[in-house]
Amino acid sequence: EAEPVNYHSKLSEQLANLELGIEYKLDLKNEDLTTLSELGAGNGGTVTKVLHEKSGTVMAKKVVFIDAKPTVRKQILRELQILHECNSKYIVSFYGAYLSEPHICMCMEFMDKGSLDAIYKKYGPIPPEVCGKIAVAVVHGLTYLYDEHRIIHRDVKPSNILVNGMGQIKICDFGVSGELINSIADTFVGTSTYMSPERIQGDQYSVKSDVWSLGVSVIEVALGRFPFADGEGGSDDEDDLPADLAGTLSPTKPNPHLSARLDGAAAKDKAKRRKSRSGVSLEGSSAQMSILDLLQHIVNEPPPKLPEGKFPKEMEEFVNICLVKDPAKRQTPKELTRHKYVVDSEAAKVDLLGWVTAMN
Ligand SMILES: COC(=O)c1c[nH]c2ncccc12
Ligand code: NA
Repeated sequence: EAEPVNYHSKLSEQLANLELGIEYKLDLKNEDLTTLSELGAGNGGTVTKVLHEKSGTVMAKKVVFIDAKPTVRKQILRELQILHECNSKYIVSFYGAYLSEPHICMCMEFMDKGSLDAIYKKYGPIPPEVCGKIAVAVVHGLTYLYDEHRIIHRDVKPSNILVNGMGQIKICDFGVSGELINSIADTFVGTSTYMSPERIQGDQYSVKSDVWSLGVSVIEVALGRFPFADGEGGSDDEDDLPADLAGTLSPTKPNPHLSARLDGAAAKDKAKRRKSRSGVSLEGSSAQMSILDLLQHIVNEPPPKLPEGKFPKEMEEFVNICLVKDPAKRQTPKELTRHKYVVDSEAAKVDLLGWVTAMN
């Protein structure tokens, strides 16, 4: 029978490799991972905190259910291996992925202070100087992903920007696998959307679409609320975009069905505005904008911006550049690495450790 594996020697060999800086890959599987706690659920999967016994590494494990043929899951697993090459201080590290039919499991660096949306919902708006460090991390992370790997994130939002106890800010959950993007694209968009106008309209979108999402995200964490919603976050289910419509939000040709729905929402929006101008209370108007109103608003209304004079000038300007509606006129992440707000924030001495330590 096979020689029993001496884990001690395996571990010390791996540690030796680590010291030598030699890349080594853990062959991850369910039986080696002990579940410690739930971390959250969202965009197509659930995330749990796990311990990889053999290496003593605490990890975040994301489990995604892929409703497709096993061949598609195997293709996704192959494409996820690219994550081993995505090495940047602004990108959550990847330890490996494996199949646990019919699920795909992805093990990543555990970020013990969690995501920006959980942080601002618990501790309130994030200080402007910390927002500067967030802009630095996301702009450089997006630039790295695009320049080194031609990867467009596709899902920049506060819940995908994570913080750890060392005050490091990193991005995660980017679209590295084409097959995974296709299989998830048919799920719900959810209630708040960070999608750029061009993406909502099914136009060709680019890395600049991530810049729009960053702008929305910075306003959200700076104000402590999603910038478009006039009510609380989260709308009732029937407002969620049905899967067939959400599917068109992936970069396919514009779907007349969606634009018809958007035009309908625009008409409703105008009617609402007319009635409210006449002072008549809007009977039956839900406080929470429905997802279709939201999509139509993003496409047809001026972009959101920070309230004048309450934030540093260059922060206001940075956000306004991110939220230029015409992608042709919007800057790329790389161009934004040279923006004054990013350059100054990178140099600024911000006590991120103090900020995260204050969070219990
Ligand atoms: C999609 O990846 C994640 O959600 C996470 C990756 N690392 C984490 N650490 C803490 C919480 C969530 C995560
Ligand atoms: Na996520």
